[in-house]
Amino acid sequence: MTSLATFENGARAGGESPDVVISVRDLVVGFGDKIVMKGLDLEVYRGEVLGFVGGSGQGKSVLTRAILGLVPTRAGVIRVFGQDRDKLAPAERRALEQRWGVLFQNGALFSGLTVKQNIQMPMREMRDLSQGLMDELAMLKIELVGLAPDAADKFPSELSGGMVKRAALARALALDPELVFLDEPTSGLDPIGAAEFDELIGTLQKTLGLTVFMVTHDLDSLYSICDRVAALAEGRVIAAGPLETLLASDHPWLRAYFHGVRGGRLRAARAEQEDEEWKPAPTTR
Ligand SMILES: Nc1ncnc2c1ncn2[C@@H]1O[C@H](COP(=O)(O)OP(=O)(O)OP(=O)(O)O)[C@@H](O)[C@H]1O
Repeated sequence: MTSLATFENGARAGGESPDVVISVRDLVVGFGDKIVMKGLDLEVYRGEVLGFVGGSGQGKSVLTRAILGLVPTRAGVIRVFGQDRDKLAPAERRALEQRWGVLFQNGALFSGLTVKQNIQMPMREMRDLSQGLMDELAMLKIELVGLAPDAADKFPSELSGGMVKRAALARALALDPELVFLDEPTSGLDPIGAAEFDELIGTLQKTLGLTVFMVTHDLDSLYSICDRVAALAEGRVIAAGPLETLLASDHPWLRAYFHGVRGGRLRAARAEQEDEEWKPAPTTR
């Protein structure tokens, strides 16, 4: 994990730097009379894993889709790699979109295509490659996410939940993105599967130098792989920084989220685990 200083409310003193991969300023998004984002600010820094948390229905997916340009915004500016997609020509926008990959909730694989064909979909749309090269690249991605080679010719219905997530991650990595959006990547996985998937994300982030924007409800993921956590409530980012900073905050929503029954149990389990890990090794005579 990258070590980064604390940034309250996602704001960094001294303005935007080249290390800012995503910058969201005063964002307003609504549907009819319902305003979901009420002037939201957020920054995501190069090479970090940012965990994005918030109560159900608060707008985590809407923010992700707004950054991706999939929902209209009413006000504010979103810049990705310093570029405001609203100001880009179509060709520039396509070039920008090739710099990120997305793992949607539940994988969103095409059910009528095999794993290999799913992974090749973005290559087919965005690149002009021979079938032989696309086959080689798809097999590399399959290996990268820890799937067996025989998964390539399987259809999504023949895969376990964990395999679907890995296949969807392989597709998100198809174009070698610098930035990856993950929408609740561990939802639906059992604790072992979720821990393995967290480890995979952490390893890929480090080896490929990815910047990761991860929407999650999974407190374990926040502990194990996130450099910073941003919390969404009432249409704004109410805090952003290292998890320890958010855990120490007096904000009522943060206290309820992290110190509620489930959060409290998890923190106790973590503390116990850390104690075990730090026990001195037995001395030998
Ligand atoms: N296309 C849409 N039209 C109308 N309302 C929408 C649309 N998309 C999202 N919403 C509303 O925006 C709000 C935020 O939804 P969103 O899916 O972003 O929540 P979330 O924080 O991701 O929730 P969860 O954790 O349950 O997935 C909800 O009230 C939802 O009903």
